[in-house]
Amino acid sequence: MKINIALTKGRLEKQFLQYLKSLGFNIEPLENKGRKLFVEAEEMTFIFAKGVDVATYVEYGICDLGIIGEDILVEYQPDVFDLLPLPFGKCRFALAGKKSLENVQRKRRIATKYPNITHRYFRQKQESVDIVKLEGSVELAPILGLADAIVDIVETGTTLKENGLEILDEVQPITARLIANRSALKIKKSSLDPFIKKLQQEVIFK
Ligand SMILES: Nc1ncnc2c1ncn2[C@@H]1O[C@H](COP(=O)(O)OP(=O)(O)OP(=O)(O)O)[C@@H](O)[C@H]1O
Ligand SMILES: O=P(O)(O)OC[C@H]1O[C@H](OP(=O)(O)OP(=O)(O)O)[C@H](O)[C@@H]1O
Repeated sequence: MKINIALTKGRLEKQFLQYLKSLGFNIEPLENKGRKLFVEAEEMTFIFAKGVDVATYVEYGICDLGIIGEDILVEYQPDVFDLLPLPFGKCRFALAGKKSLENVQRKRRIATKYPNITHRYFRQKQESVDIVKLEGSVELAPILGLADAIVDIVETGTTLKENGLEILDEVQPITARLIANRSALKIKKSSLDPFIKKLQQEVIFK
């Protein structure tokens, strides 16, 4: 049976394709796909979507497998099977801002693309904060006075540095993950297992 796999467009897509190539897969049809969002390859069908939609396609069983950032899994908690970590997409969640605003004597306002993670983080710290949801360029918020700090993804730290912000606390590490539809794991076991095992071995022995 053919496998359907949903890939997160953008950074993770590129890194996953390089990873597949390093495992000896022929990724030529994917490299030359142009603006196509759906590509039929020999043993697999690939779809390309935003991370949160990858989770939806897998949860609903439209796709058997998905490549997704752990940030999406912890923020949206979709009902999928989290199979294994992959050796790319490594970054982390951090609380960041200006040191001068770290200890303000009032309720802090925190800007983020990830309100659930932020809410859980501050609940654990037993600090009550107001959360402002943004969709991107979150680093602008403390610079322009919209927020006292941010909770966002940090990889190299360049975006923080170039905008005069620093890490105030590490929240949690993130990596790309291979997820699966729960029923597909049983129904398509014989088709999925060899592919999953191939990725798994590489993760273990890397
Ligand atoms: N700077 C980064 N370094 C490494 N991985 C990152 C970084 N930013 C995001 N990621 C990971 O890559 C995934 C996809 O991020 P990407 O920025 O390509 O898409 P996005 O978050 O949907 O943003 P956009 O709305 O710009 O498309 C994220 O879910 C996260 O796991
Ligand atoms: O530590 P760095 O290597 O600088 O990477 C971190 C940046 O990358 C992501 O943003 P992205 O480029 O996805 O843009 P966005 O702000 O529109 O989400 C993230 O939200 C940070 O802004």
